[in-house]
Amino acid sequence: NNNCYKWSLEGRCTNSSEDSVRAYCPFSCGVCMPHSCSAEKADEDFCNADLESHDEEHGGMHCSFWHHLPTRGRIDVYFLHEEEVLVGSLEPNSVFGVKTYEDHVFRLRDAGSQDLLATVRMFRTRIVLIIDEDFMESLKDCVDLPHETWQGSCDDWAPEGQCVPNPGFMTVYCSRSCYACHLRQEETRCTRRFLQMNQEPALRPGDLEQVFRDMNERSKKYSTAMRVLSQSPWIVTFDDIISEEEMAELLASTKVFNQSRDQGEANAFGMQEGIISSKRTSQTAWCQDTCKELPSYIAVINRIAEIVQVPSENFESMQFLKYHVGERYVEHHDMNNEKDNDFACGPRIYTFFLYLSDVEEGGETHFTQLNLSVKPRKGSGLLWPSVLSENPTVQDERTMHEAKPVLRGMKMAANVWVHLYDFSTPNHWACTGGGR
Ligand SMILES: O=C(O)CCC(=O)C(=O)O
Ligand SMILES: [Fe+2]
Repeated sequence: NNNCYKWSLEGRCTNSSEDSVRAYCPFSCGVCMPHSCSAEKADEDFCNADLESHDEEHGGMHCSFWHHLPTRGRIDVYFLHEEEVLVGSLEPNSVFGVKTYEDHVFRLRDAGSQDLLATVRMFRTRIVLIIDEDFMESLKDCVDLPHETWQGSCDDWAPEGQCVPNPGFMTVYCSRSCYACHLRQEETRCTRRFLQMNQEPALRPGDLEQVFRDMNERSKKYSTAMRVLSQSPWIVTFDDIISEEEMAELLASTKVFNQSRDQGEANAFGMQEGIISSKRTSQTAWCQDTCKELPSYIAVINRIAEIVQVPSENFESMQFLKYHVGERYVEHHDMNNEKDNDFACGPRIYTFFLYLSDVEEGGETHFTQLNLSVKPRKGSGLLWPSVLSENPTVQDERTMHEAKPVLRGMKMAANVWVHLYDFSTPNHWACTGGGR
């Protein structure tokens, strides 16, 4: 609707009695993420604010891809307010700064032909976009990346529409095909602001202590017994926290186990590849797709969420583990290091470990600094924190642990890792390292 921009300036997007303005004008009302529409894409749904660009299923609007600027010549920058006002020119390799606020819209035109190259809308209060060398650099030399472990092709996947429902992988590997070159850099794509995460941390200083103190009461309806193995740091077990039927359903859904991997080096855009590691000789399977829709999965996750008092958005997907005789995981910590605080999801704050089998001999979870070993018992859970109560961004070094080699029998288990902030949103955007 041609009036959208005008209506948005009149404040009608936020007028609660005028829901239709937001519905018809998602772009002008800032429901969409920042994006632009190059001239050649101007007819696409997401460039035209209308109901068709409204994608309920994925939690709102998806208009999140800026387009690769198809020129390297001088670009004129116009501020768009009723009329276009020229505010500056961007010479190749020059720096041009423009201070801008929420709802400002700019047009970028080729200085010679005056062809429209891009329309850029600012969102959120006081975002300052500096169109400078770094910005232009991020658009330059942008190609789709080869990806060894992936059989598909950007040429097929982008036209099929994968850029929108699968923005993380597609932005990193198919940035050119998805017109997402400016989002390749982790510093741009992975901030809480860009991801529209304004979530509070799950723990404030001191909360962790209280969470464990009240835990017995909360767990009663799910577990036949909570046992406190240590209070400093807190380490507790729960008997019969998961039922036979639930274990059977979960394990039946995960037939394909692979050699366990550790996180390798991240590529230039923040995506890590898993590497086979001698530290971890077990097999791993992630609960994905249909597994995550299973009633038992949902029930177990909600149960853990209530016990630890953290919303399930903060959880990684359940990771199943299988250890044969001789297999183990050497001493490590589940929070990698202080750098985990730089991720939008923050560090892992808890591990809720589920034993899905008994083990005839060996296979204990051993807290190496505490001289404490936990014997696997089918259906039970083991919970420990990775961070300090007084400062939930700091690793609690006392919860270093290892999985002792299985000596007889087989060990089946599962990790549920809980983060300080929402994990699902940044994970969707390939902002959690990718190899986890
Ligand atoms: O298998 C175990 O007992 C512990 C596994 C573990 O520490 C992990 O997967 O991070
Ligand atoms: Fe661990």
